[in-house]
Amino acid sequence: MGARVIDGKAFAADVRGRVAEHVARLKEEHGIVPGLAVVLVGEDPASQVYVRSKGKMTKEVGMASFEHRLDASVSEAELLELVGRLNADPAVHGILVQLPLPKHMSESNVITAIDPDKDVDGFHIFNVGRLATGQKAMVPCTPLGCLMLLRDLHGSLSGMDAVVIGRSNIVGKPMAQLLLGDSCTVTVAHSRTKDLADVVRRADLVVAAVGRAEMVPGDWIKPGATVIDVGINRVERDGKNVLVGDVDYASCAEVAGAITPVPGGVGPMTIACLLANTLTACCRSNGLPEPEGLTA
Ligand SMILES: NC(=O)C1=CN([C@@H]2O[C@H](COP(=O)(O)OP(=O)(O)OC[C@H]3O[C@@H](n4cnc5c(N)ncnc54)[C@H](OP(=O)(O)O)[C@@H]3O)[C@@H](O)[C@H]2O)C=CC1
Ligand SMILES: Nc1nc(=O)c2c([nH]1)NC[C@@H]1CN(c3ccc(C(=O)N[C@@H](CCC(=O)O)C(=O)O)cc3)C=[N+]21
Repeated sequence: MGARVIDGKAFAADVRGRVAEHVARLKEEHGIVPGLAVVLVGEDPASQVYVRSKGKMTKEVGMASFEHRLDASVSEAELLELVGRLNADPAVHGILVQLPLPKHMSESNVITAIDPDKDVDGFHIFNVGRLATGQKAMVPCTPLGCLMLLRDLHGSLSGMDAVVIGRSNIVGKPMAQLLLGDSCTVTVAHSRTKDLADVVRRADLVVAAVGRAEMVPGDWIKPGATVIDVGINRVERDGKNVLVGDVDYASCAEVAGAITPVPGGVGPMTIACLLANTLTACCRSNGLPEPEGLTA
């Protein structure tokens, strides 16, 4: 028996549909249009693809999209000045500064400059602290997308053994916080973990966010476990450039109960959750009820 394939692309389209309905209602009943500003510094081609697709989907759900492209040589002070203007702009409810930033800038300085209530990435230390203490936060889009897929599949996650591989601030750590919030027993593994295979074999839920192509083989997976593959790795296969995840899909799909593919799994959920977060930020800033089922 092969694993059930979790269709993140279809689920993301459903999320965007629910966002679009809520946006239409905001417009009709309150004359409010949620706005998302995306800031891209430099010319990284992969980042440009994401920014373009974010802009397109933002407009598709009826939101206003503001794109700011800055030269890679821009100073940190100039970027901070732009962030200040977006913070003050009432038409902007969400601000995303695409990472990584050029090396001459401090990412933490830039993220800290964003109004935490407009921080739709959930990277500001206020939101990190709010999430960690169980307060209303803006939650990072990729882990939020993974959580939505897991809740949809399992209903309650209470009591499940979850292993998150990776401890980055943007994926691993917030993912662990969210799973803890849903009452999983959470283990966070990383590059210094001893006997990673044994750790992963205990898991009912495996979230792989490592950045190493096809690192997790099927014989690490407990039969029937759910595998969420966050990895986006570009590799050459038969002379072609293809995307693969952090798990070895073919062998894991033989053992797992359910698995996300790459592409078409977590990636599309990230963008859908960015739009959901922008809607949530807009509702909160206007004192209106939040969308249901689109927050943690
Ligand atoms: N689908 C999506 O929307 C998104 C996908 N991604 C993808 O997710 C992946 C992870 O991203 P990100 O969290 O930013 O990556 P980082 O490089 O910031 O973090 C990687 C983590 O993996 C750990 N790690 C590295 N090697 C090993 C190993 N051999 N065994 C166990 N753990 C290891 C590192 O450990 P240590 O801390 O000890 O160094 C680190 O904690 C990437 O492929 C990225 O492209 C990222 C964001 C969004
Ligand atoms: N401030 C900030 N916030 C981010 O959320 C952020 C960022 N910076 N920097 C880069 C990473 C990466 N990221 C992805 C989003 C969507 C897909 C996605 O939709 N992937 C498609 C495939 C796309 C393709 O074919 O290239 C899929 O998996 O099906 C992937 C990766 C967001 N990131």
